[in-house]
Amino acid sequence: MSKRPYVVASAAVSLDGYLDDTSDQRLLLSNEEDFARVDDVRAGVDAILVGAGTIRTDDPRLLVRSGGGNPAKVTITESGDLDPSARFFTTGDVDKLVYTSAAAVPSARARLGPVATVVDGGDPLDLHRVLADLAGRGVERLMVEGGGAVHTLFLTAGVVDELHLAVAPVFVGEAAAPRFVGPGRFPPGRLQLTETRRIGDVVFMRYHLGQAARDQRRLREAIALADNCPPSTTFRVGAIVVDAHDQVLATGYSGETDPHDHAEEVAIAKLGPAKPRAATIYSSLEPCSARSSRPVTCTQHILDAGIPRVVFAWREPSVFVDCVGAETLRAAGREVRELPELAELVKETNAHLPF
Ligand SMILES: NC(=O)C1=CN([C@@H]2O[C@H](COP(=O)(O)OP(=O)(O)OC[C@H]3O[C@@H](n4cnc5c(N)ncnc54)[C@H](OP(=O)(O)O)[C@@H]3O)[C@@H](O)[C@H]2O)C=CC1
Ligand SMILES: Nc1c(N[C@@H]2O[C@H](COP(=O)(O)O)[C@@H](O)[C@H]2O)[nH]c(=O)[nH]c1=O
Repeated sequence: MSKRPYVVASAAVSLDGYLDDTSDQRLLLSNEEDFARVDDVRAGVDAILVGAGTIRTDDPRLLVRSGGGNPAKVTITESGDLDPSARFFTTGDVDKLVYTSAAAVPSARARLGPVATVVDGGDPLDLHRVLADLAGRGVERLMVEGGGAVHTLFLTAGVVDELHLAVAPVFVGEAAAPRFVGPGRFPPGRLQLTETRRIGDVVFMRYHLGQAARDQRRLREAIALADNCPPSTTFRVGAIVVDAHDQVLATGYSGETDPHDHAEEVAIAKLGPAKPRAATIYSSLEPCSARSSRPVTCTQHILDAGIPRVVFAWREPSVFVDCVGAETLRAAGREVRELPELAELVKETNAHLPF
């Protein structure tokens, strides 16, 4: 499967599941504080995508209001029928990418060529091709802000990693108003709810889907494993190795059998000579790349074991050494995912260290 960005889908909905009403005015479902939250999410991504329908209806700017750098702007359109004077194109000194179906490329280039890069998205437009193209342009995190057709497309294609929903305390009650999603074959089963937050009169909900949900769950387990570590003057770390089907192959924690043990080293040793293809190692801390306790670093153990995927929560702070585990693994072609939102949990287990 080709590489794609990590996708965060974000929407504000009414109590009855609408994104907007049918009036000419854009319906503000978020409150000020919630718009600030959305702004933070925008600031943390490489690109924001909305459908052509949202550009025509809302005329959004899609900029980060709090200042700093703006992400690129992206849209998809089957027709290519977009107005070059829309604020999507006229605001923000950032790349504007328009993905359209092959047949519409010439007319879209003629209309939008001066204000955007028009990209052939296939015939008909192929979402996986669009996402692979974005990844090729350096987009690692993509925020999808709607509208309903686009949320339906992304969710039914199974390419959403996180879903952010803000529920506003209003009813819309108009059958012709746009819904959050239309009918379709959505990811089966229950999504993993990873956060709920009251934001004034709005309720914010965050879900993880698919591999992102499994990563959240396993990394939390690895973090909890570190509670077993004996008292220590160094890092207390937990690690879990799973196979391609998310079955646990081995676990480890710092000091499990000897005070010098590192968590990843213990877990990998339990694998024996087997080189599990398509395995993932979860570690609460970035794998070490320099150590004084033993000659082989955990980064090297991971490379030697042929583990292709590494997920960790906390970048090693420079308490003992300057760690370059993540960079080294990436440079060696391993997939490395960092979930910094779980780092606070790891810090709690390591409160004995002066970081
Ligand atoms: N509350 C909230 O958080 C948000 C609310 N909204 C609201 O949502 C509404 C707009 O939603 P909606 O009308 O569903 O429009 P969308 O923004 O979802 O855009 C739909 C358009 O995207 C293009 N498109 C969709 N699927 C494909 C595909 N497979 N291939 C190529 N192009 C595709 C088409 O463009 P084309 O027609 O050019 O071919 C289609 O008409 C507005 O009322 C807006 O206010 C929007 C975002 C967030
Ligand atoms: N109405 C609404 C949202 N609408 C989204 O915000 C876009 C407007 O962006 P900008 O012009 O940059 O502020 C709009 O086109 C749509 O994608 N988002 C939310 O979180 N909450 C809301 O209530």
